[in-house]
Amino acid sequence: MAAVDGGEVDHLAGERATAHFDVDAMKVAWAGSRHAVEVNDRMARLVASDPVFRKDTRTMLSRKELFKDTLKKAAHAWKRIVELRLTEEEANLLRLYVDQPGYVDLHWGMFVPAIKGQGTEEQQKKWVPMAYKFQIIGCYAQTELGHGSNVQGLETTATFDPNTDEFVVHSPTLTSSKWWPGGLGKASTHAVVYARLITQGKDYGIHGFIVQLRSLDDHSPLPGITLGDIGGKFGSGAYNSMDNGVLRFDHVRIPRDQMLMRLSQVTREGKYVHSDVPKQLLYGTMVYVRQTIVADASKALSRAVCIAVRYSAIRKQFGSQAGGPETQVLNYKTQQSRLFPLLASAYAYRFVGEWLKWLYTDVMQKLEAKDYSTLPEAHACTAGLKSVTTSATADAIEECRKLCGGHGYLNSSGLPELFAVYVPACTYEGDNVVLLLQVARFLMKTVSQLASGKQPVGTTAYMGNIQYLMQCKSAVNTAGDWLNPAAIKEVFEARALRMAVNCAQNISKAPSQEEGFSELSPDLLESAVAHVQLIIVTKFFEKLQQDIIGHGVKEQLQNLCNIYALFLLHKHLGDFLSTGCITPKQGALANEQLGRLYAQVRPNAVALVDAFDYTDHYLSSVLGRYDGDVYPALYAEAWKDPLNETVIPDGYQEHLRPLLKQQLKFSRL
Ligand SMILES: CCCCCCCCCCCCCCCC(=O)SCCNC(=O)CCNC(=O)[C@H](O)C(C)(C)COP(=O)(O)OP(=O)(O)OC[C@H]1O[C@@H](n2cnc3c(N)ncnc32)[C@H](O)[C@@H]1OP(=O)(O)O
Ligand SMILES: Cc1cc2nc3c(=O)[nH]c(=O)nc-3n(C[C@H](O)[C@H](O)[C@H](O)COP(=O)(O)OP(=O)(O)OC[C@H]3O[C@@H](n4cnc5c(N)ncnc54)[C@H](O)[C@@H]3O)c2cc1C
Repeated sequence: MAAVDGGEVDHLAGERATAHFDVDAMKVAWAGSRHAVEVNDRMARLVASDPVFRKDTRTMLSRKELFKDTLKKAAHAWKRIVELRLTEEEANLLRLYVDQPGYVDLHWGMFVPAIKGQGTEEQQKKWVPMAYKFQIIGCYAQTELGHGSNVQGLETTATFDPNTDEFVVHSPTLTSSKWWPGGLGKASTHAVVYARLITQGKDYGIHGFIVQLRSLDDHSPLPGITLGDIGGKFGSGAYNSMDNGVLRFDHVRIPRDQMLMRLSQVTREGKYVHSDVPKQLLYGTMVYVRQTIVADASKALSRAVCIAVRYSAIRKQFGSQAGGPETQVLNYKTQQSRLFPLLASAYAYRFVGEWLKWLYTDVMQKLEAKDYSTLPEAHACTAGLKSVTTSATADAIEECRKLCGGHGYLNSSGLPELFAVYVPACTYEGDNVVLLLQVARFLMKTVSQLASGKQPVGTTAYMGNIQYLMQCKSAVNTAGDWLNPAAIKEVFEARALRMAVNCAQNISKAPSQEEGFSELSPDLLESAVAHVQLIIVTKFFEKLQQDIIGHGVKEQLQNLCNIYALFLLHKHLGDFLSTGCITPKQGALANEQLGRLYAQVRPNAVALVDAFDYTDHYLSSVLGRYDGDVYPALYAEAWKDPLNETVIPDGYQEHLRPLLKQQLKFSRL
């Protein structure tokens, strides 16, 4: 550890030398394949080397300047994508590394998927090519001023007029104004609008419609349409690059064929026809996006952790007795116990995100073959994982800020902006509490079906083992026993099942199922979290069963997996004890084992964040620099602040000088 205790600006080189594994092989494990490493690296460097994509002064821009800068970057990114003939995979990565939220996120992330998922083949043929060439820009206009979570409560209407073969889209109340859609405020020309379909005097509930909002000639709003931006949001810079918008319709007419008609249709005569697919497919775009948000969670978390680990290896405080070297803060056990579980979580979310992508693809293939049986599980998994990973990531970014002490609070650390950009992920695409209640509903249904002998499958298959899991007792005897995956899995399964069964039993005592569910909802949330954490732990173990190549890589991942699981066990000890899954002694042994695991991670910590393979441009943090040369960078960054453009500040003559020169004295002085 001599190099670790160095003190030179190349300190991180010493840290890298202590790693016990092949970092390049870990990059492959993290990215998913050698090809993924290569293409990520190429796109990240392409962005980093292009001056248009600079973002070091972003937090100093006014809202208007920031928005214009976002338009410039989006247009430039598109130009590069076309010039270089990038593939879809490369283009997506290029946009990711540009790292500035903007209308393109919603255009590619929701507008195009909504048309692909809910439009007929004919509609896709008409609209998708225009969207792919950016001849139109689209957004996803679902949420209204009065309702976001309760989608069935939306008020915008689309009333069919058989005389003209058109729908009349209208906002009947103030609360029916569309409110929040990203890209709507200033950029979009079109939207997929969710509205109540009314035909032949009957309200058929929410359906999607493609509506043109702005002229393709001069970008002015079309007749009957009022729209704009909803105003500044949390944090400087950050998500303010996005034009979240407001939109009202005053009897706007659209052709009948702009209703997205894959799931249900309205005929020329105005007859409503629903095909034999489940109604829930209307929510398909949300399932798709939630799945991508889980992958984003590992990105955001790994960024924050990379910054905090590198800086903690550079930062020194205390410990210099008799003039000796001070201690790197990364060597403090408290720093390790706060930071290493977050490092482990970043890997855990990466792998569960990979699995969720697979699940989503599998479900889509089944849907194509008209097999809808896995849809409820896809909904529960995407909703639950979106909720758990985004909540934990938002908390973790803030924890990383604190782990960086005072300097973490500077914009130049990159952490305040990352937090401000990331934290709405707990709300958008489904409030995290509302989504966990969906998971709980799925769990209660699964538990109630156990009595009828129906064998649960997929991520609830463990519930089929109810006889054993309701009464088993953990056999852990020593701290080392907690390294056995079977021991960990058993207690996580028992905890999740017992919590779900407890809830189901308590609900059954209520006057009605609905009342019981409402009364028990705080417990149901915890039960849902336990189930989702089990999924994450299980998928990490399954990842370890795969062919993992490279010196020492598997061992590091095993340590991280154990840290992730035992950290959760420690954090939720109350659950494990109150359900009788473990004894207090076993809980203490888990904590003891955690401490040992942290010690094993310590010499590998910097290399483990290097394996994320982030450029300094993407990290945009003086604290997280690859070379660890933090102090000169911090110092230089301060002088870039507009406040330092002049030695004497604006306002001195009007407000400071008169104050300092004042003749008036308080009478009592
Ligand atoms: C470093 C990186 C940083 C990155 C950082 C920058 C990124 C930059 C890009 C950001 C991009 C942001 C983009 C935000 C974009 C929006 O936020 S778009 C708006 C999203 N809105 C929502 O998510 C609303 C949330 N609400 C809902 O999803 C639903 O309405 C609810 C809560 C599920 C309730 O649905 P409901 O139909 O009223 O009620 P419910 O009776 O509960 O459900 C009926 C049945 O449908 C089922 N069901 C419900 N939902 C579904 C579903 N989705 N699928 C299948 N079945 C379902 C239920 O399970 C139930 O089934 P059964 O039990 O009857 O069998
Ligand atoms: C940055 C950002 C971008 C967005 N982008 C888009 C977009 O592009 N398109 C779009 O259509 N929308 C967008 N949205 C809207 C977003 O999807 C909604 O804000 C989100 O779904 C939450 O709905 P809400 O605002 O109605 O919250 P509410 O439901 O009003 O939540 C308020 C509180 O009530 C609680 N609550 C609500 N219902 C229940 C319940 N049944 N049980 C218990 N507690 C409950 C919630 O937990 C929360 O604490 C965006 C939002 C943000 C913040």
